[in-house]
Amino acid sequence: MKVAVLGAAGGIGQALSLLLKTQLPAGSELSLYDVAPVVPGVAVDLSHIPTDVKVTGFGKDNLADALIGSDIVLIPAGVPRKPGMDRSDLFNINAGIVRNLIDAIADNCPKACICVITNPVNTTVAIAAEALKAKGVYNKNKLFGVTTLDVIRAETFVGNLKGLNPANVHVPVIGGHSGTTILPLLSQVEGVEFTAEEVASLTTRIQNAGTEVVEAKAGGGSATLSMGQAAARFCLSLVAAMRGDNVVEYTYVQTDGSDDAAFFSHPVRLGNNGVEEILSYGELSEFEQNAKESMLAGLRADIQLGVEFVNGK
Ligand SMILES: NC(=O)c1ccc[n+]([C@@H]2O[C@H](COP(=O)([O-])OP(=O)(O)OC[C@H]3O[C@@H](n4cnc5c(N)ncnc54)[C@H](O)[C@@H]3O)[C@@H](O)[C@H]2O)c1
Ligand SMILES: O=C(O)C[C@H](O)C(=O)O
Repeated sequence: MKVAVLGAAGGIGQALSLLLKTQLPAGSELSLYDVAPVVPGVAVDLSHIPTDVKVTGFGKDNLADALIGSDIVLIPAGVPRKPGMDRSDLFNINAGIVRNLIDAIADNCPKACICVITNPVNTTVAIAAEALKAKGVYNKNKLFGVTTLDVIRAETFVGNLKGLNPANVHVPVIGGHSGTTILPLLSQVEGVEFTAEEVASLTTRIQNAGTEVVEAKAGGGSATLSMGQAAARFCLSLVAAMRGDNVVEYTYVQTDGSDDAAFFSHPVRLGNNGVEEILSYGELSEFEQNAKESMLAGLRADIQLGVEFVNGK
């Protein structure tokens, strides 16, 4: 198993690479790429941890070498938010970064599963899909927007509110990854009752949790450690599924024939070839149904922006 992390010297990239160095199966390879000159040093640093995972760093002129032979490529490359910004304000810089990295993936490891972390995820995943189509190598089953952070936050906040161990709480989160497009399905949390006020305030907190971190970091960036954990969980689930385990994760994928949006986070059964089956997210409460209806136009517009970025208007 070869896993490449693009943007590996950044806040997410370093946390994620550390978790993968310690948790990937023995015999795996971890390929770290970044335009920042520190990346070979990050790789040497990690290589001193005694696990059977080989780590190699690649600088800005060696993207092809970083990618060749990769089974999974994780993309946390790009700029993070500062207070007062929305994720969509990152589009101007991050759209081009994602496009270029995807072009290189298409040229060097077109069969890899691609996990996009770079914001705005609602749009960058659509950019990735269109860029792969333009190269003639798009496989909708192998492209994922990583929305696992919304799930782990929801589990933490519900656990804390109800006095439960968050590790034992499961909260579905569907939709996209920004503001009201993030839709936690609190009506489906097993064994827990919420008042209407709790549902409203928890939903808002989960939707604004990224901003909570951005404001707390006061100009120093956005979530990196919790995102590193979330991305590692998603990547390790994909690795387990590729080795035959039955694994379901919520992730932002192309949804053919859906009435929702062309990309939408669903429960997805993962397998050897990426998406094995997109599962139904089940019945929604009236509150969730209304929240979904009101956010769909915004999510579709975010996706359209990505389509037009690659193909023109
Ligand atoms: N999907 C999510 O849930 C989620 C959560 C948190 C952050 N994010 C997003 O992840 C991205 C990265 O966040 P961060 O905090 O790690 O930022 P960061 O600034 O700490 O790190 C980004 C890294 O990307 C590198 N980079 C920039 N351009 C590159 C390129 N063309 N090729 C390779 N590397 C490149 C930089 O050198 C840097 O090391 C941001 O867009 C952020 O909004 C997404
Ligand atoms: O909020 C951000 O800008 C980063 C990330 O999308 C998050 O949810 O923490």
